[in-house]
This record gives sequence, structure tokens and C-alpha cells, in this order.
Amino acid sequence: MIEVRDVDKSFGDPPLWALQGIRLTVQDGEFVTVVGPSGCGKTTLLNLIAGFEFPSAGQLLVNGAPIERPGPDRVVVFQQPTLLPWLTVADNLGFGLRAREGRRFDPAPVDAMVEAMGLQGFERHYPHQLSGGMQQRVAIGRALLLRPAILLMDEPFGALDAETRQEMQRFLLNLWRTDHPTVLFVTHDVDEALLLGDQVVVLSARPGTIVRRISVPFNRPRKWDLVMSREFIELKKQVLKLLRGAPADSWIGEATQGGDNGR
Ligand SMILES: Nc1ncnc2c1ncn2[C@@H]1O[C@H](COP(=O)(O)OP(=O)(O)OP(=O)(O)O)[C@@H](O)[C@H]1O
Repeated sequence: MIEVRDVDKSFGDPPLWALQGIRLTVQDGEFVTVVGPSGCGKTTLLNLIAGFEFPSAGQLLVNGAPIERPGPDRVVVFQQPTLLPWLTVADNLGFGLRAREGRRFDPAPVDAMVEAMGLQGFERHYPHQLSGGMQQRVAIGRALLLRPAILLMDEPFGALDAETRQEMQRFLLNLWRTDHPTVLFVTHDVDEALLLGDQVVVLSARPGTIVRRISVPFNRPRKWDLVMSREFIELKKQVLKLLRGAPADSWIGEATQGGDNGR
């Protein structure tokens, strides 16, 4: 379980407040998506949970223990692919696994991931020989191969074309169904947030505060034409309204009132 307890985060002096009063609990195996205007602190929130940054006030815990540093239980997929330029696609994919398993390293899951990520024929290529979307698929595959307890994903599909994006969403949901990692997934795309998440956390403009946490009422597995349904469009309208700063009126599947800030 991830607990974010009344966290504020500022940068610099005079302080620039990125996040204020964030209170959020994510249960084991939950898929939570985070939406909010550009610069509202979404990446900062993930960085705090990853242990890359520290809060200015408040506390962050994983399974009851304060987050003090990055750990193998939390794997991050960044907006931009961060590949090692001197390693091939296959070696980049297997990098984390090989580091973890040492001599017990088994390449079979890497081969399977090459296929799952649609990278067949590019195993021996280097990152500079790939398109941006292919590089991102390598970065996603590398993270998923580690089968972490907690997956922190920062707009991982933003650079992908629509079709690949849909494939990656499907793949991620399949993996989530079998492994049940806890997922915190940042996106600008409200459709994606509602299609993937059990819960959607809506952040305000900077300093980011939790405006609303919404329980997504659609059963799983979710079909891709769900986005065309009346219920989906209604919920999407409400999220878009919140993102524009307008008060939402009627709520579908609401989890909380604004007062307790997202719990
Ligand atoms: N290391 C840092 N040093 C100084 N300011 C920072 C740092 N990291 C983030 N910020 C500032 O904190 C605010 C929130 O940034 P953050 O990247 O978390 O926003 P975001 O919601 O992820 O944005 P986007 O949607 O555009 O990716 C921004 O004003 C940013 O300039």
C-alpha cells in the first residue's frame, strides 16, 4: 500500500510550490491514474513515491515504511525513453533483469518481451537506430520484465502512435490482470485515464492539490468501444470540467468529497 500523508513539495528559494496538501492512499493491486494540467506536479508526485525526491512537509510510506530512497519494489517508466546507447535492444530489455538475477539470468522472458513489444527483427539494433516510439517500447518492456510490485508510469504512451498506444494499453492491462501490480499512471489523456484506471485522481493547476478522486464504475475487462458509450462520455465531461477548474455537478461513481482530499 502507498500512503501519501499531507505532502507539500517546493523547489528552490524563494520556494516554488509544486504540490500542496496531497493525501492519497493507493491499495495493493489498485490501478490509479493521475490527470492534471501541465506543470501541476504529476511527475513530482511520482518522483516522491519513487524516492528520487523528498517532501518539504508530510510523509510518504510504502507498506508502512517511510520512503527514503528508490527501491526494487518501485519501477519507473519515464516520459522519455532512458536507454543505454551502447547496448542493443535485447540487452537494454534484459538490463534490469540481468542485474537482478546475475548468473541465474534466463533470456527467455526477454525474447517473449521482444515479441510482445513488436520489436522482432530489431533485437540487435542500437537505440539510435530506432524510432522514438520503438525506444519507448523498449523502456516499457524493460520495466515490465521486472514484474515490480509497484509500477510508476509517467505518460509512458505519450510518444506512441494511436494504434501502438492501444496495443500497449491492452498489454499493460493483461499484465496487470495476471500480476496485479499497484500502478500509478500519469496521463494527459482523459480517455486513457478512464479506460485504464480503477480510480482517477484529478489534480489542480500548480500548486497541485487533489481536486477529486473518482471511482471508475466500468466493469473489466473493458472493451475499447467503451469510449463511445454515453456513461463514458458523461464521466469524461466531468473530468474535463474539473481540469478547467469548473465545479463538477452530477457525479458518477464518486469516491470522495473534496474535503478529505482524495482518500
Ligand atoms: N527539480 C526541480 N527543480 C525546480 N523546479 C522543479 C523541479 N521539478 C519540477 N519543478 C517544477 O515543479 C512544477 C511541477 O513540475 P512537474 O514536472 O511535476 O509537473 P507535471 O504536472 O508533471 O508537468 P507536465 O504535465 O508538463 O509533465 C513545475 O513548475 C516545475 O517547473
